Amino acid sequence: MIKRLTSTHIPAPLGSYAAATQIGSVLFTSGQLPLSPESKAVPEGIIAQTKQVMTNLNHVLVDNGTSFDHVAKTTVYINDLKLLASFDQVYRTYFHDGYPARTAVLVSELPAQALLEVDMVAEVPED
Ligand SMILES: C=C(N)C(=O)O
Repeated sequence: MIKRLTSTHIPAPLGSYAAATQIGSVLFTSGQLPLSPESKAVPEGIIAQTKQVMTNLNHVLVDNGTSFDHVAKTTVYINDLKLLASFDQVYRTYFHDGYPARTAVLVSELPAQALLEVDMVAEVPED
């Protein structure tokens, strides 16, 4: 059975998707954009946008029984590969027990004119 998950701490989806889905103990987040939940604004610059994306993803994970410690795979969609090093400096600070597998994909454009979008696959540990 597929569970469709949400979080009250992130912006509402911009389209026809759940914040995350879960099959068994595996949770798949949708791509999170750097939208502030309060203002729906996108902050300026790759550092602030990465922090907002990771904050939103943390809410999706924690509100649904998991955390960054249980992330197996991430995909980052970024619109300029020159930003990848700055993204990585921020991204790495969220992982304390080794890094997940990751794929970086260069894209020409993202919703809300964001610089990046990130999705994750995580294990939901048993209680
Ligand atoms: C923002 C998205 N995750 C989407 O449009 O699919």
